[in-house]
Amino acid sequence: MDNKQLAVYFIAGTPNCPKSIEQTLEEAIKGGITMFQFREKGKGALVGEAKKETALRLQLICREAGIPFIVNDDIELAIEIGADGVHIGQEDKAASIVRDKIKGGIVGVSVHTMEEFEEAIKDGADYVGTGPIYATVTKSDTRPVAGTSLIRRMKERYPEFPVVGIGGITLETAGAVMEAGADGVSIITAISMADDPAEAAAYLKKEMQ
Ligand SMILES: Nc1nc(C(F)(F)F)ncc1COP(=O)(O)OP(=O)(O)O
Ligand SMILES: [Mg+2]
Repeated sequence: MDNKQLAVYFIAGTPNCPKSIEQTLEEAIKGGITMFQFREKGKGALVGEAKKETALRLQLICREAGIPFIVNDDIELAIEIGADGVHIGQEDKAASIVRDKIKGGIVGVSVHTMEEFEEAIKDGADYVGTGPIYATVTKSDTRPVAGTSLIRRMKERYPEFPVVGIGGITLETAGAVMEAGADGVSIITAISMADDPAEAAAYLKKEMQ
């Protein structure tokens, strides 16, 4: 995959969006996000048919905008609707199994150490997300806050492999994550809870250029 696709990687589920998630995604796309991950988790998250129908609507919005539509964790849903890819964590199915199931799709893996990073590469991951870079309230079960040092080490070791930072990244701190060598930033709250998600996305896009 093209590393630039990770530049402004918006992640959201219905619990993260005060407005409708469709409206929030459309505004974020207007602002210039480069990739979207549907992460339907947390209090009040949709399940079953409702989750699938929302995923299909969001996928259509991404298709029309020409940006990749990624599903978090739910490999079966991703395959069922023909998503562009999946993102899995260390606690989810092994990347090697997902790689086989998702054939030509994009497989993203969360990594927190160089060992996990090297294993993800061996398993055929197309990109990795590493963090939490800063403290975050969006995800309660995170590893300790990592800062940007691991991104630097990962890029020193594998300069070409696509790496995106995640966790508590704001408009004020996105520049530091890019300066550390990341190909992009993954953002939930700074876009989904912004008064103007399009403006927040546009600011981040400029920061990442
Ligand atoms: N969802 C994510 N997306 C990324 C991405 F690289 F896309 F930015 N990196 C990391 C995560 C965290 O993934 P995971 O560890 O499975 O936890 P959760 O399923 O709660 O999100
Ligand atoms: Mg997961």
